[in-house]
Amino acid sequence: EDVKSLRSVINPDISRIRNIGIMAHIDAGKTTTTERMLYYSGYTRTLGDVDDGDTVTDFMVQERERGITIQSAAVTFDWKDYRINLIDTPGHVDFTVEVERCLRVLDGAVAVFDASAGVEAQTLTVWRQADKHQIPRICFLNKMDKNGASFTYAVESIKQKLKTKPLLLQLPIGEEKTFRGLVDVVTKEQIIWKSTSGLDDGKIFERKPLLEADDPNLFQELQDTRNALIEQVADLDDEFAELVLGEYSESFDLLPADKLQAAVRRVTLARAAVPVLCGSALRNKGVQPLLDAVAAYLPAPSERPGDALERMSRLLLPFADQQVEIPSLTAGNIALAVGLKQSATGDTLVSSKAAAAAAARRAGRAAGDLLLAGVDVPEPVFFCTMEPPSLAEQQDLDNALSCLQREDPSLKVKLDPDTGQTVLCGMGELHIEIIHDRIKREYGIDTYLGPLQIAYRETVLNTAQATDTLDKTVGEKRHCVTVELEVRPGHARLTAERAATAPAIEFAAGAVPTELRGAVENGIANSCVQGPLLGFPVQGIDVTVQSLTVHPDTSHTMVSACVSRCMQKALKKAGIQILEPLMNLEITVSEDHLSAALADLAQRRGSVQEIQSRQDNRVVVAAVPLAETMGYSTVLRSLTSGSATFTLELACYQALNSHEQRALLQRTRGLV
Ligand SMILES: Nc1nc2c(ncn2[C@@H]2O[C@H](COP(=O)(O)OP(=O)(O)OP(=O)(O)O)[C@@H](O)[C@H]2O)c(=O)[nH]1
Repeated sequence: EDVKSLRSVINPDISRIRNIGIMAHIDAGKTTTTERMLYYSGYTRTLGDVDDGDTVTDFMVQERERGITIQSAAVTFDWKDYRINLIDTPGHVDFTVEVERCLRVLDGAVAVFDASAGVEAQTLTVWRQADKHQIPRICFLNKMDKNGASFTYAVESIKQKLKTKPLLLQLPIGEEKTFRGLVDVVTKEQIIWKSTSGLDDGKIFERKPLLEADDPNLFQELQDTRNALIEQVADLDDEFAELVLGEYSESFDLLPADKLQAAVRRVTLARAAVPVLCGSALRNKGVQPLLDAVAAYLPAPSERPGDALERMSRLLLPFADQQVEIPSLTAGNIALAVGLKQSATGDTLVSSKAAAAAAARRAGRAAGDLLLAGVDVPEPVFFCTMEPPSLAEQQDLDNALSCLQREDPSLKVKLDPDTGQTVLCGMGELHIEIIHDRIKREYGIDTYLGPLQIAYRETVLNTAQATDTLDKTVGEKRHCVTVELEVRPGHARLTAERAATAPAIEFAAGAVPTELRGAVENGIANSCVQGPLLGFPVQGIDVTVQSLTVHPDTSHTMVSACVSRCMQKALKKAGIQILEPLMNLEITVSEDHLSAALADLAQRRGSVQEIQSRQDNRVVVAAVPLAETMGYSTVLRSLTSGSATFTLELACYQALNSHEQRALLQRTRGLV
């Protein structure tokens, strides 16, 4: 147990790491904010004070004497389940090179502002540098307690001067001298810091729902801000827009905080907008929610686009199960690399970008072409749920699965959106069993596996037309779309290569302007992710968009949402046909066991295509539905006294007959 927890302390899962910088105009309060972070995370036991010259990060004599930051200092601490590596960067213009040097290695940043000053000259400079390095950011409006502090003014200046979209995730309770707490716009809670007698270190605060009776004006302000936030995020994120327009279009009030939080995260990572929080570091208010926001909204190193930097701790030459450590290796050899944190199977490692570029030049190719071919990952055909023995071990299980996935790209892990359960998708029974076993042996978690289920597909039986209109005023814009479309069966039989292909889309002459085609195609693709009958992906359909009328102010997101809803209607009308995976089966069996194997195959809805002779053996080439292959290896072994071997691979998807489809529906509903 100890070793396991130690491992997660020394080596936290990459999804729980935040490498962030803290940047600002001089004197906005970076160092004070950092000190508070260190204190609340338990890293320091006393509150350092810039004005007294005893902070942790300003350790140069000159820094302590002048109360300013010159060199970037890095500190590491843990906040809740997250490892935060934080770099305090200098705010003074003279040290911008130092800032630039830090930004190159950061994944996210907190920009600290003096709420009485808004955006200042140096903030603009660092903001541009962060833009250049494509770094997602959070804004912290500090000094809310100060004379002249104004939340509205500071937000307005962020909007105007930084030309960015602020997402108001908090509202201050009180301003200047009366500043005492925050409203969390996402969760609709109020957070009030308690001034306990004696120690006023801000460790104790109360979080509870903000009710209308508490403060009718503030409550109204919260409602307005939250609705505006939801509309703003919906405009920037398609997935969220669909949720808002669908389930919650009547009342944003019911929209769960976690859905909003997830969408804010996506928008932040895409750098389409910037979350804004506020507080007073000096008065010890607002820093804990800021830390929560760092964990919630800034990216893990693995979520940053582009090439990743890896450090390998050792290089080993394998001799079966023994290894010899070697200092270096030249091209053309095979070795084991130890300590890679982000690389997954299929990646190409180079010693440096420059080396890769030079090698590409020598080979007369573009640097991108130097990549080794990735691995082709077949579509998983089986899935099942996996549960840890207790909720406390869910985190360990998630870590284990993410490690295993890096090694094995054919393992896919999803979260069931309805039940919240972890779902494993794999290539077969044995594949999933081995994963189960490895999680037990290598990670010490004895998980519970749900029944193995087959990844079916859905397609349409008939041709159907539908029309739909979406008319909604969000913010100041009226979004109005009307679409008319038709779906038809594409190909009755789908080969494995076609399994993952999108629907074939046609636009009636003049129906859809070129600039809207992408939005329409997105809407169609989204509607095919979950079919209307059992929620399996829809494939093998043709779609014709017959007409599209769009009001000039309408966002592309709304166009996609309307098309998607219309598609769902048309799919339902057209009638759904379930498709099942059909496998190519090759059995090698001795002559005397051939008839037993064939008789068994007939019972499994198998169809024999060919029987070849290979020395003393016979090779049966057949096709059999995946659903009939459960436990096949055991049965075949006993039928043939262990003499037969077989291989299975996905051939295509084929339609279930109506009797089988009815039985499947009953089974599925019985399970629910
Ligand atoms: N009123 C008020 N003053 C603050 C607050 N936070 C910091 N200060 C004061 O502002 C001054 C600057 O704070 P620092 O934390 O050194 O600011 P900095 O951004 O790190 O400054 P440089 O390192 O020089 O860039 C100090 O006198 C702090 O006491 C706050 O929340 N409210």
